[in-house]
Amino acid sequence: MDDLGLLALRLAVAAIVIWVSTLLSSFCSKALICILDSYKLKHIPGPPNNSLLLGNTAMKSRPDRHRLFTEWAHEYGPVSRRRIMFQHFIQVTDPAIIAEAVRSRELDKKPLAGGGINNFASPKGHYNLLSSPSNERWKAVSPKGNLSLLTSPSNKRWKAVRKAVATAFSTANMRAQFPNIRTACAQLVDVLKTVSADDVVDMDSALCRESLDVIGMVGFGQDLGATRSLASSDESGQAMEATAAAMLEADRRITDPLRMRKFWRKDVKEGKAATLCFHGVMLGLLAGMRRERPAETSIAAHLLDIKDPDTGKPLEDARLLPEISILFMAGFETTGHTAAWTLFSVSQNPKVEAKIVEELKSNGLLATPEKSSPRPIEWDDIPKLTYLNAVIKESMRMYPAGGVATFRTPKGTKDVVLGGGRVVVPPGVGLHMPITAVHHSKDLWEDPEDFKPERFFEDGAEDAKGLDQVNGRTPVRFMPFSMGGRDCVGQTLAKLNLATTLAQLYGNFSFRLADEMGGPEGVKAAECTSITLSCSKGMKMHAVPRVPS
Ligand code: HEM
Repeated sequence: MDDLGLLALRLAVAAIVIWVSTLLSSFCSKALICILDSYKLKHIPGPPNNSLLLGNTAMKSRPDRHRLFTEWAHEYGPVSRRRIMFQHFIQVTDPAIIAEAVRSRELDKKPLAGGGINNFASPKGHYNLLSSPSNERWKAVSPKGNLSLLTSPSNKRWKAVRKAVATAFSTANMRAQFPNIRTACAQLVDVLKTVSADDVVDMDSALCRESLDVIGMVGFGQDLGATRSLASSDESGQAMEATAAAMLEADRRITDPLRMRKFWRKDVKEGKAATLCFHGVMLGLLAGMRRERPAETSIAAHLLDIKDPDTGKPLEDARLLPEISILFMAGFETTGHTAAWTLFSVSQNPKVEAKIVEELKSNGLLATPEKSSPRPIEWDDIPKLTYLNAVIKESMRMYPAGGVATFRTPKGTKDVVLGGGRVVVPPGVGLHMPITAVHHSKDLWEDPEDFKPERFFEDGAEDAKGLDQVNGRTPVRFMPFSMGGRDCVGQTLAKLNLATTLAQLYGNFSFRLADEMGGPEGVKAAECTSITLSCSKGMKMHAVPRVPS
């Protein structure tokens, strides 16, 4: 070997040594912090580790992990702990501590799922409304899913985006956009009218499509055609396929942080392609917004008016894209699955369906032999449908689509004390407040596994009774949209869409669970938490017309 070769070899060996020692020192410092945290949290009960190194990491791949959090709450109480590799979590299901935590200025949203979510939302992997912490400079996520140093103060931008989007979802804007919601729902009714009662329809997929179209129309003034493509297999359906496939890929990246490194695998390549296709659909929407200014009441108009706090100029395309994408991601499956869980729950409770029918009939919204198409639903009808609204609440209690949210972590370097010392969260430790476990708590709800919409007619039905007030408010036990400054910004649209869609569906059809679902046991066994809670078999049903044609 000549001198040059020898030098190259030495340099290569030195690079490897530096790389390995950097890895080792990072591993050792993480392990040390983890051991210290273990010591600090040792008094908190929790499930035994599945393995010394990995802790309880195995739970991440369990599709029923929402149920697991509930079981842990029953077994270890309202405050428990677990470890995912080097990361400790404190699980809290006590409503008073949750109420304090979600409003605490010392805690911030934990950017847990950053890589998967951020790379789903844009090719540059920028933070967005859902994934960004509110108050802190944090680390930005590079396109490859690696953590790299922060490039801009995302906190200021988060505040500007949240304010604009919250205004877009105001009641006044939703009222102005109501005809669009009704049109998207009516498209679904029309599609179902073309199907025979003997045919099986995946109502979960159909309702996700409808929710996607609602966001497209209400938010961006564009019909993405996801619902229509159920009837005609035209290309417009690609919006739905692209969004669903990209979300699946995001979930896979969240559960497997090393996924992006497995570039040789076919499913990883397909996932990347799906994400690219989704970005293409979103870029198409963005181009449309730039070409022609959408209605002032739309989300798009509000996004275009945001001034970047760093530059004082409107947000660039690279910053708008993740915000647009995240609205679809956060809004379409959550709403679609919730509607599908409602159809399932009602199909198992004929008395509940009879009461919905009665309510729709008394409001002129039911198909009858005399009038086979009921009158179109109006904005003023929504608050009158009190029973249907209680049914929707009860299905969100039993099947909260975002049921594995909410996470926080100390934003500073000091321990955060909650509940008068009942919980002490050390810096770096995650505080997890799983909504499903709160909604299924035997301490908070009578017969939590029974579907009883009537419970929402009781006085203070949403309150956690018997608990002391926190900051002058009674803590709540019903929180499908989370709480505090990081609650669901799109909940007005979600509630409106659910009530409008379900009223129009039940006004025209009754829904029966298809045999292939294996009855309620089959549905329960297939409950699946990926980013949202759904049934892994879809929700195959027969749509039986109220008035046979
Ligand atoms: C039934 C339907 C829905 C449910 C159950 C739901 C639930 C939730 C929950 C639990 C969170 C908190 C997540 C967390 O803590 O990480 C959240 C946040 C969010 N939701 Fe929804 N959501 C629904 C519909 C929608 C819709 C229709 C949109 C918009 C089109 C939307 C947009 C968002 C956004 C942008 C956030 C992040 C807000 C922030 O962090 O500031 N959601 N949602």
